[in-house]
Amino acid sequence: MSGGAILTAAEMRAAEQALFATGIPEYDVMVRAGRAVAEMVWRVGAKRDVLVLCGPGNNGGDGYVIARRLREHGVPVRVAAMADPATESAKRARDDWGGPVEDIMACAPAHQLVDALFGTGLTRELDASLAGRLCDLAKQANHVYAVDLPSGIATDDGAILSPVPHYHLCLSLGAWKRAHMLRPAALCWDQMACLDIGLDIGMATPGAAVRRLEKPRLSAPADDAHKYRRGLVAVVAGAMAGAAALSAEAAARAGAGYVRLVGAQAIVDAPHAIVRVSSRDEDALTDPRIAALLVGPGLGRTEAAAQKLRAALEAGQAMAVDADALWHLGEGAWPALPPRAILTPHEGEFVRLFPDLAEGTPIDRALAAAARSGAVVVLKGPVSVIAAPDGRAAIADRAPSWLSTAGTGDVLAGLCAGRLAVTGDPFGAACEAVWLHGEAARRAGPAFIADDLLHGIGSAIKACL
Ligand SMILES: NC(=O)C1=CN([C@@H]2O[C@H](COP(=O)(O)OP(=O)(O)OC[C@H]3O[C@@H](n4cnc5c(N)ncnc54)[C@H](OP(=O)(O)O)[C@@H]3O)[C@@H](O)[C@H]2O)[C@@H](O)CC1
Ligand SMILES: Nc1ncnc2c1ncn2[C@@H]1O[C@H](COP(=O)(O)OP(=O)(O)O)[C@@H](O)[C@H]1O
Ligand SMILES: [K+]
Repeated sequence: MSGGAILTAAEMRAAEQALFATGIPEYDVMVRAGRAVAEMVWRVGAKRDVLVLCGPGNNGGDGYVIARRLREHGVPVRVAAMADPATESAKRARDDWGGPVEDIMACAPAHQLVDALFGTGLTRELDASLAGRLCDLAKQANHVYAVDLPSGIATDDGAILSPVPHYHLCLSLGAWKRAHMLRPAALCWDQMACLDIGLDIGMATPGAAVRRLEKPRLSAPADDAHKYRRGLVAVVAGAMAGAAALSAEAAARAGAGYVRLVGAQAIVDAPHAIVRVSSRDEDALTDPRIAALLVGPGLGRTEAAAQKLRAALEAGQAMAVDADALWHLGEGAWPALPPRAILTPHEGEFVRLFPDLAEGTPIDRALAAAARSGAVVVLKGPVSVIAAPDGRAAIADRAPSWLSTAGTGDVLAGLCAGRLAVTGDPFGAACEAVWLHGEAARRAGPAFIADDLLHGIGSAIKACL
């Protein structure tokens, strides 16, 4: 199975070729794909009538297989094509269908519509008349399915090349494609699923290092744990004390054994469990027991804030760097980041830090930034990308849009620092943090504020134990 890998069109073709090289004929894979889609259509729509739209390539070939399978289930099904099949497998699939093939521009609509016009082989926008016809037929259907991808979507960057209708279900074949994760494509359907067609995508498969973020497996503290072993986090406080307090509490709730707020005398409303220490304490940042530093939330953009960032970097500890600290790093010369660092920029902070990486997909941009900085980069947004310098990336595409409220980034930064202190692994920690953040948001329900997220972290962790 794909194990959550997210491939480009070329990577998908290579994975399919590897399967064919094991002796499995292309047509057999097409039959697996078509049957898997047909089972879903049958499960969702039962015996309501279906119109399958077939294109000239193997996506169209899948369509003929789908129609044949639905017919075997006793579903009233018709096929309409825009052109004759152009590949051997698609020709064979049409022959095996053997039923009538209507003209797409003249066919009647149906209760259910299956779009098997184009998949990963789409190279350009659809003719306006064909795109319009697809949208019309979809409007008249109650259930609309996309086979692999909606026809009109660019596989590798999720761009909409020509008008596409709204789909109820998008059924990816064999592995996720990048368009399944990226906006605007991923807003074109209500639900999506990835169907098994027998591809075995191991970590050696090109592209397999980019995966969909999955629920992490966490463990309870060891039997002999104590507060230092569980991880001491020092959060550098600055001008806006509330932001650091949010982060500190998130770090503690993420599992760190001990959280100190450094230089935060002004904070009166952080939990009593968070220990305030003075920034004048000699080892406030260099205490060897510190497992992770966090610098940035509420730090401020003054010279004094810059000095705090400098001191934190000079301490050489594993650290998470967020918000104003990222702003400072955007100009001037700074001590090197420590070997285990997590940067958590939103789009604006990212572009300031990496001005030449303003174009492209968030996946490629975050990977390039991680490779250059040597840090794990969490490029935050409606879809967040966690990228490691070694080329691994995890895509978080399911976070609730209610997260778009002030302070949620501070909570995420605290979660990153907390998990980093617990595990010592920046990529794993960032993945865990982003997952827990999204899960806490789901548990907080609608219209929460950042503070409410803190109370969802415990139950989000419980779900991962
Ligand atoms: N490989 C496999 O074993 C398996 C693949 N599978 C399935 O195959 C799909 C990929 O198949 P594919 O590579 O044949 O590409 P596909 O998306 O059908 O379209 C290519 C055709 O469309 C044409 N064309 C392109 N853009 C166009 C446009 N705007 N307007 C008009 N024409 C356009 C292009 O011709 P061109 O003019 O570009 O030369 C070509 O004829 C994949 O998504 C999955 O569903 C599964 O069956 C599992 C096994
Ligand atoms: N529309 C959205 N859908 C899902 N998540 C979002 C959306 N907008 C923002 N987020 C998430 O909310 C957090 C906001 O962080 P950030 O922009 O740093 O906010 P702040 O600085 O106010 O704390 C990030 O984790 C981001 O991924
Ligand atoms: K399609």
